[in-house]
Amino acid sequence: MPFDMPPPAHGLNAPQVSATLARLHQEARQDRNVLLRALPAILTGYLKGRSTFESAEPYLKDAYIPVSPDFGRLMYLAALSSRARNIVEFGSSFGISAIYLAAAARETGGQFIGTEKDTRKAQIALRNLEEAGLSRWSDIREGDARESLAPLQGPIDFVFLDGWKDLYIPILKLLEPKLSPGATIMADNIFSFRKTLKPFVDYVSDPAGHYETTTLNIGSGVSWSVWRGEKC
Ligand SMILES: C[S@@+](CC[C@H](N)C(=O)[O-])C[C@H]1O[C@@H](n2cnc3c(N)ncnc32)[C@H](O)[C@@H]1O
Repeated sequence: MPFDMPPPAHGLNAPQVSATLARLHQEARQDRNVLLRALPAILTGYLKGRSTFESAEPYLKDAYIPVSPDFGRLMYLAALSSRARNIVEFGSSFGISAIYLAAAARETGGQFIGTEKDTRKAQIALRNLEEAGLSRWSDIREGDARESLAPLQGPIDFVFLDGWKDLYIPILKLLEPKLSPGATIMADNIFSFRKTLKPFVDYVSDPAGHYETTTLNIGSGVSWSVWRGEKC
C-alpha cells in the first residue's frame, strides 16, 4: 500500500460500526426518562417490600441499559487480543454491547451469539447489527437464555454476562462444559448490584475454583475472569 494512503478503517472505526454506535449511545440517554417514569412504581414497591428491580422491570422494556463506550471498547480489545472466535452474550437488549463484540468476531474470523428474552428488543438488536454491517458474523437468540444457549456447541472463547443478575451463575454453569481453555468471562454491574452479585463474585474468585478474576472500577463495576478449567 502506498505510504500516503491511510489504512482502510476497520473494527470499531469502520464507518457503519462507529455511526451505528454513536446513534445508539445517543438514543440510550433516554433511559433517564424511563427510570423517572418508573420512580412512582419503585417507591410504591418499596413500601410493599418489593425490590427496586422487581418494581422497575415492566418499565425496562424500553430501556437500553447499555455498556458505556469505554467498557464496550475494553471488551472489544479483550476479545481481539485473545483472538476469541466464539463470543456469547447473556442479555443483549437493543444490541449496543453486541456491536462491540460482533466487531471483534468479524476480525477474529469468529461468530457472535447474543441472547434477548424480549422479542421486540431482539428484533431491533438484529436490525442494529445489520445497520453496523455485522449481520454475517452475528446472531441474537430470542427467548430465555437458559433455553436458547443450552444447545450451543463449544468451544466458547468469550462470555459477556449482562442479563438479569440472579442468572449470572446458572448461565455461567450452563456454558462451563463448553468453555475453551483460557476463555474470558466478563460481567457487568458488579458494584451496582453488589448484594445480588456477591455469590457470583465469590464463585469466580474462589481460590479453589476454576477461575482467575479481577474486578475493575469501570462504569458500574466489571469483573474479568479467565477460565482455568478442563479442556472442553
Ligand atoms: C442490562 S440489559 C443488556 C444491555 C446490553 N448488554 C448492552 O450493553 O447493550 C439486560 C437485558 O437482558 C435481558 N434478559 C434478562 N434476562 C434474560 C434471560 N433470561 N434471557 C435472555 N435475556 C434476558 C433483558 O430483557 C434486558 O434487555
